[in-house]
Amino acid sequence: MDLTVSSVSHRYGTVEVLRDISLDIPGGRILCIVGPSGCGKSTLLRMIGGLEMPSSGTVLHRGAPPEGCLNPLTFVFQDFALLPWRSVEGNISLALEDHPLSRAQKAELISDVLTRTKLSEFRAAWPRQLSGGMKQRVAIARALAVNPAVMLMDEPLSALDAQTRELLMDDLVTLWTRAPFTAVYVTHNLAEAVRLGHRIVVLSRRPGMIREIVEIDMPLEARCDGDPVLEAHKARLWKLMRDQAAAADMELQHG
Ligand SMILES: Nc1ncnc2c1ncn2[C@@H]1O[C@H](COP(=O)(O)OP(=O)(O)OP(=O)(O)O)[C@@H](O)[C@H]1O
Repeated sequence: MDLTVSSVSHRYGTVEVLRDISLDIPGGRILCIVGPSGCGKSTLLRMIGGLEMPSSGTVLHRGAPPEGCLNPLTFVFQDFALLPWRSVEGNISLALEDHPLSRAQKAELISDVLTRTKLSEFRAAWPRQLSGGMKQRVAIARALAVNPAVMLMDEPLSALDAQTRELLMDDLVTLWTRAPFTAVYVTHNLAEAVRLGHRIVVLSRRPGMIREIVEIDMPLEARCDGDPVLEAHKARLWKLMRDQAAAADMELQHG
């Protein structure tokens, strides 16, 4: 399934947040959205996911969702959004509850995503027993369990320390390489964007407008920290963002 964002603009009251955003989200690719604080990245993601309606413009879904898709669009949030009173398995099964699946089918889906996210040994653990990185793995497993057409990821690694972030980036690359999924991935971390993004959309400061769309051809599994091609992309992205980020920062500080 492909998504097309067409001339999306949005205001909250008198505040113009997004202006005339048009972009294609191709199936089986990871599209990253970067931009300075407050430029409307999360707002755009919520609109792509249908959680909010734009003031004008449309988000079109074209083509059928993948086979076995239970929810076309699922979110992965920065704060994991796990239910503390449910085990790892219980949190994942929550995503399957409203679907007409037999007990055996549910068990198979859960076992599959637990294996893919390296959580099999932790299926009975409680969220409070898990590190931040493990909690985010559970959230990713829960999102994958419904075999979504598009995974909408809002700063999924931002709450984690640098080493855990690296490990989870490796995990996401492995997951994608084994079974490519479509994702829209919001981040302000450019290292994540160049490591995970096939396409990177750079937004200006608020009102967020598209400044540039950067394509990175290198296969995800060939990308590694410090690679000169990726470093060059990162430097270019930072050049595009630096003045905007500084201006946005001043704006927030002065209200
Ligand atoms: N529900 C809302 N009502 C009013 N204003 C909102 C609402 N949601 C977001 N905003 C405002 O819209 C602007 C864009 O917010 P958004 O969270 O989309 O930006 P962002 O680029 O994701 O920011 P950050 O990088 O800091 O997370 C901000 O000024 C924010 O205060």
